[in-house]
Amino acid sequence: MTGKTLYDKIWDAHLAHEAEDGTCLLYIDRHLVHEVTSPQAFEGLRMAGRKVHAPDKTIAVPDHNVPTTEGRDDPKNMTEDSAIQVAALDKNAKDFGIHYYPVSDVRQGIVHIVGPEQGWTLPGMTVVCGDSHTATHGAFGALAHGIGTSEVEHVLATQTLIQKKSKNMKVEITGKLAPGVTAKDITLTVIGETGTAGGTGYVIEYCGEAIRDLSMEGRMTVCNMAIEGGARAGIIAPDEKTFEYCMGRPHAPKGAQWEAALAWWKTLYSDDDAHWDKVITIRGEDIAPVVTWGTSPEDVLPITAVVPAADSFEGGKVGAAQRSLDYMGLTAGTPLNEIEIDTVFIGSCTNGRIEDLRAAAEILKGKKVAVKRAMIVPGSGLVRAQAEEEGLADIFKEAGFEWRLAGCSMCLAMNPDQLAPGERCAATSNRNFEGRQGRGGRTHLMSPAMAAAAAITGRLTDVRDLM
Ligand SMILES: CC(C)[C@H](C(=O)O)[C@@H](O)C(=O)O
Ligand code: SF4
Repeated sequence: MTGKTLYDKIWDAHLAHEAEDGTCLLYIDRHLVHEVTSPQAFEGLRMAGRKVHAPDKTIAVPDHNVPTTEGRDDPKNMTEDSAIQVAALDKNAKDFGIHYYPVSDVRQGIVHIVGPEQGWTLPGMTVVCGDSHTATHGAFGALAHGIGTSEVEHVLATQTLIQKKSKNMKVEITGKLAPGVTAKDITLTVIGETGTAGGTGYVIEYCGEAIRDLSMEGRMTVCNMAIEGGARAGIIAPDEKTFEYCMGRPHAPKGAQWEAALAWWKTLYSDDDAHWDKVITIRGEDIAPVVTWGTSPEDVLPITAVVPAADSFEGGKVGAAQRSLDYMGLTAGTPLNEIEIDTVFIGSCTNGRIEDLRAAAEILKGKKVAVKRAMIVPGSGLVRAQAEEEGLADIFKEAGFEWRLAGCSMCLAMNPDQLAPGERCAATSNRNFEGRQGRGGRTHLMSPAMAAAAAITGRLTDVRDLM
């Protein structure tokens, strides 16, 4: 018998039933809920006269629609659609008795930042949310992925999910990262290499020395974008850093329960003789600070490169590249570090954690922004409070950044923080699709340090030039 991967182990531990055609019923440990994908699911329960099966394992927080400026609890400061969604979550959380962090609560924030912060996300768990970036929680050695609204209803009603097992893929990042290279550069480089469909049908386990060396924050950044590479989920084996991060969190186990949990968590790694359906290896030393130039997360290049020509691609990609270049208003051959930007957005569930803010502050200290608009949006109220305590907020404000309240903000155009048509943005989020940050807006994805560097020079910039 061959050994098991980490994914196999978590899967087996949660398998409630397997039908003959391979369709399985998985037990779900944590169900995270936000205001966009849950209203119809709760309505379904109401109509069927059902309760939430495990309200204690169900955690809700509004994040996508909420404004990030003061006075945001006033519905007048939201569009009608946004106000309806947030009000529905308020009511559903109350009616169904689930854990809830409303905008008035300092613990409110982006659902994928709040879950780990509060100790809801723990190693070996199954974690789902009606949101594709649920992959973030895989950083803890949890099997975590997005689900659709009908599945949200299914999980609310039964605490189980119907699934088919994915294949196992290993992405190994060997060696050390060079100075100026971060978790974001790792995850973008992987997608640049494998493409947005490279992970389709797989759960990716990220491993290797460069992954081990990352903090928990960095590991969350890597797993966050597994979905952009097409994977069902991304996962990283838990280790001492993971355990240390979890210990003492409000909803982490305590005392004897902690010891028992730890004993099981220590078995959560892929066996040496486990079977991998696909393996990718990248040398950490070969990874450069990168930016995206197009409208797909796979359109990644080192900052030292030039805008590619559409005909340097093959087959159907030629047309797609041309369309990207037209939308982005870019000309082939332009050095990436000469592209001028209007706006900088630092935040999102990819890069809205304290370490991301520290990395940006290190570059911004004592400098002034050279762009029209620059904003930093902490991923949660607690990240915001911590950044204020550490003096980071002062550095940002002195540099000319707006210092906002927690939410998804300019990561996607569902709230007042949006790009105007043609506006070009250096962003630390995870999607650069057409219109993602506002109709006609142009997004370049990068790390927080790179976004901070761009803010200072007013163009895409190699952060290593400022170090
Ligand atoms: C609104 C939500 C369903 C969506 C997702 O699933 O990812 C959003 O969070 C995003 O990042 O595009
Ligand atoms: S921050 Fe962006 S990617 Fe993350 S959940 Fe919000 S909208 Fe989705």
